[in-house]
Amino acid sequence: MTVAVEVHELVKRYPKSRSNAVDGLSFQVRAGEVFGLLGPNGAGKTTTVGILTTRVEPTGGKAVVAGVDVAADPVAARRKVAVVPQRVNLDRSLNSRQNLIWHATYHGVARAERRRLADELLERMGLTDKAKARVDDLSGGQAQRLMIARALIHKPEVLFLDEPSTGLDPQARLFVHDRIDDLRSEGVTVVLTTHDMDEAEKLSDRVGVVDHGRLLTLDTPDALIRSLPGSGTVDATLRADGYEPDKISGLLSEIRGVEQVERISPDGADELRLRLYVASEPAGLLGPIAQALHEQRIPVNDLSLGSATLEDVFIDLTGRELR
Ligand SMILES: Nc1ncnc2c1ncn2[C@@H]1O[C@H](COP(=O)(O)OP(=O)(O)OP(=O)(O)O)[C@@H](O)[C@H]1O
Repeated sequence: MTVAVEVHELVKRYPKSRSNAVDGLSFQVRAGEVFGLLGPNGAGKTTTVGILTTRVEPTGGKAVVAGVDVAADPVAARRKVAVVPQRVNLDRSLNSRQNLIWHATYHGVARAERRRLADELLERMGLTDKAKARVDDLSGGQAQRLMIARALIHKPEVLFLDEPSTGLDPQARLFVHDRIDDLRSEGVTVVLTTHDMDEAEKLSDRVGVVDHGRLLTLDTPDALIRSLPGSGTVDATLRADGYEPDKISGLLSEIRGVEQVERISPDGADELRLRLYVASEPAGLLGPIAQALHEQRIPVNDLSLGSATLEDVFIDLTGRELR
């Protein structure tokens, strides 16, 4: 196995901060895989990507991309990686095509090659008709695609995408997802950070879940889901005013076939939403669940079936909902 990214005991503490944004993080990304770094806001994902792309200086530990230690040789590292940041940072004084050509020039791409590459990437990103458009006239999705084109212009070995589809409409999001799949087929290593479980599950070969700057778990989405106590779920939405949530959870967890009960509604919400992880066919448990609630005179607004997802892995690890 060739390792494309190696992070070892990485630490970042920002000045005046009381805690570490990245707190002893270790993981490896294999060459050619799409690796999802998943975690809630503030987990340390952007900081980690910042270190790996030489924009943030680490406090401790080691970060290596494509065989280059980023702290020891940032110039060499920058040639091997590219990043698509969360915020649009295109040059607003240039049009789309000029943005790409300028970037190619910066990376030392030969003059004849620059235009050809720019046009090829514009076409690949569905932006040929926007070649002469000013950055300010691009939609959010178009700007995102232009930033991906720009990132690819020096043929990086590792591409970092920071929250690639935040703020995009569903169509633009799907387009970006398809391009990420294309990159995987071409053998480009992709590291994407996201707090979107569906995105991570759909795109990533393997996922590392981080919170508070630490790695909670790392595996393929399937293996993570299989590691859960139950594979099916029943969501119970209850009008719980006057009832003790913990007591209701306790009551439901005693039902045969229910492996675990997690509360997924926030404190103080009008409705209490509980997710029951079940080992057997979830439909067969609807009757016993409804019966148990009815006997305690707890009003039920909804009972619905589901199968476990990556979101459930996160809830299982941290006991709270991500979004
Ligand atoms: N430049 C900075 N100076 C001080 N603190 C920072 C700075 N950048 C990030 N932090 C803090 O470091 C922690 C990790 O932030 P980071 O942006 O890496 O998380 P994230 O997982 O990428 O979250 P998000 O998805 O919201 O960007 C947070 O507590 C954040 O407030």
